[in-house]
Amino acid sequence: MIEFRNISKEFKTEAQTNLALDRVSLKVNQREIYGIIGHSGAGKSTLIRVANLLEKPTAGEVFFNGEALTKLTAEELRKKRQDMGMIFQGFHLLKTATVYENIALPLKLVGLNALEIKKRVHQYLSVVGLLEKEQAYPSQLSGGQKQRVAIARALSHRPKVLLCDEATSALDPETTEAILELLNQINRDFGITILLITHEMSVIQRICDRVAVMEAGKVVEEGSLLQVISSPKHPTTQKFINSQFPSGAENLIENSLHEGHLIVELSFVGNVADKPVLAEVAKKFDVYPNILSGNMVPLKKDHYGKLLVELQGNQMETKKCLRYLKEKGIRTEILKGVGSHEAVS
Ligand SMILES: Nc1ncnc2c1ncn2[C@@H]1O[C@H](COP(=O)(O)OP(=O)(O)OP(=O)(O)O)[C@@H](O)[C@H]1O
Repeated sequence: MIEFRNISKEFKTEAQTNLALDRVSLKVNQREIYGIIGHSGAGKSTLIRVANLLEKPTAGEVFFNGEALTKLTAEELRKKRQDMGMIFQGFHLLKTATVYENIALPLKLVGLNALEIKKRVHQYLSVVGLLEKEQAYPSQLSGGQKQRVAIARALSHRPKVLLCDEATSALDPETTEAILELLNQINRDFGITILLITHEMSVIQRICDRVAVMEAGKVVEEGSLLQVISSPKHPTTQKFINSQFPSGAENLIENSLHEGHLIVELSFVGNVADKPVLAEVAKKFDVYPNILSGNMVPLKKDHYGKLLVELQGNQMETKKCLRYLKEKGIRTEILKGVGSHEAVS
């Protein structure tokens, strides 16, 4: 649906040239929620602005439904942009206009009649749950409510894609959760494709189907959420994922390691409570698993969890146990072993 093909973007100032995007290629499929994550300066904002050519790439091409956007005339591009709604961290509402007017004015600009405008304003205020606020001014709304108005405004043009530029970064965790759920619902109910950028892994985990990780203008890792989260390859991806889990494992490891034992990190998708694998392990093998710490984070359709476990047993039995866990789809990483277990992997 959206394809970035070899996109580069240079910003030239008198003093220097900034390469904000360095040969970025990505495909966003219809109806998916695609998240781009990266630290400040990675190039996320520049890339999302290239999607609707608010930013023109220095090199490369961006396609929307197979059409090369840079080849369009100004008029064709203006029309095409109506298929791409956008929401921002700072909401971008007109302060001196009511909620109703904030949504109605852009519809008037594209030539809709008063009756149709009224119908759409009410329809989409109802979708975002703010019908009763239509005569309020933005200053009378909370951050979450302002973002809902911005979402209603974007939806009122009946776009095929919603571009979300750090849409929840200015909101508290509870409001963030509500806005993410609303985006999920919009994706599900209207089939609208969503491309979002964020610096928060929790946002990616909560709603995205696929994810790209950016650093210094490049995409360093890309794939389905489950793929990326369960076997992150790039150190930046690993750091983003680890940020979701409490630290302090080093202390636990130091304090609990006994001669001949292994400390293993188990990562899994799904609820381990449904699959009592550690109890099975204890039964099947002559190994005693001792849980040191554990944490679960919710994903769009599932949970992702990590357990830090001390395995007590001889080398042969521990090896069999690790093989068994792998067969069950659990990723195992030996963090520390002593004595004869140093060689087990
Ligand atoms: N208009 C501009 N002029 C010059 N340099 C720019 C301009 N816009 C962005 N840059 C530079 O391009 C690089 C990428 O910036 P960009 O805003 O896309 O990153 P980002 O990942 O969105 O960061 P943030 O989360 O802080 O917004 C940065 O080095 C930035 O300084």
